[in-house]
Amino acid sequence: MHCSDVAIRHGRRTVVSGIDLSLEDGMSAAITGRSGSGKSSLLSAILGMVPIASGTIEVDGKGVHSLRGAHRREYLRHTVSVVFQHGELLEELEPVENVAIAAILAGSPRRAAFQEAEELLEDLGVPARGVSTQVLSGGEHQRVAVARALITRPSLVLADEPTGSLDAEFREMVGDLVLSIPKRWGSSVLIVTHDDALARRADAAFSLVPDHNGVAHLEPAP
Ligand SMILES: Nc1ncnc2c1ncn2[C@@H]1O[C@H](COP(=O)(O)OP(=O)(O)OP(=O)(O)O)[C@@H](O)[C@H]1O
Repeated sequence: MHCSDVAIRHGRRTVVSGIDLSLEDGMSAAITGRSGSGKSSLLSAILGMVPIASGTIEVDGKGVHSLRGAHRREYLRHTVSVVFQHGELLEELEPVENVAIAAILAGSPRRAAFQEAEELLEDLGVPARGVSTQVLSGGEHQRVAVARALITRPSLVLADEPTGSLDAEFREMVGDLVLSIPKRWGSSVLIVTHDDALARRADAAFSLVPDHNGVAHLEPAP
């Protein structure tokens, strides 16, 4: 993933500018920064959900913001996936259904999707069936979210505050899991977090720092 001289505007306000960020295959990187500095905006731009005012964002050699139609769907279903702060699971479905659904939407046959989902959940130590997603612990919940992000074997996993909703007892475990994604599953990982300890454990750590105009720039984390 390569961001080159990226600027993002919301309305007339420039939130981030001059962002150069490269994440090689199979590596992890983290971005910290105070609330409102533009971390989620940058992740959304990499996802292609937020337009960029200038610069380019390339994932797997393709310009994210020039993808249209089937190419854009392919990008969102196969190339990139997201782990959200609160997991964003469908509470009325079992864990295995929450995970398999991502593969089914990406075109996998139903049977293969469920088998793969069960294997991933077993690998991650979360019950796949017979339990409502609603009663999972915070740590289990986020592990299901990670499994759902991995089932399509994306090149890039974007993790937006993956440990932000967790108690201390689960924070380290889920942080370890997210950081282990490149070695265990081969996807690269970009984490946005307020957790400096988590950020320091990534292969590279950056901080979004606003200048005197309130426009944030990316700097190596202190
Ligand atoms: N869709 C939008 N329209 C207008 N302003 C927005 C929009 N999305 C975000 N902003 C503003 O852009 C700035 C950056 O927001 P963003 O959510 O990217 O920051 P953040 O660093 O992720 O913050 P936090 O750590 O609190 O999640 C904020 O001032 C926010 O209010």
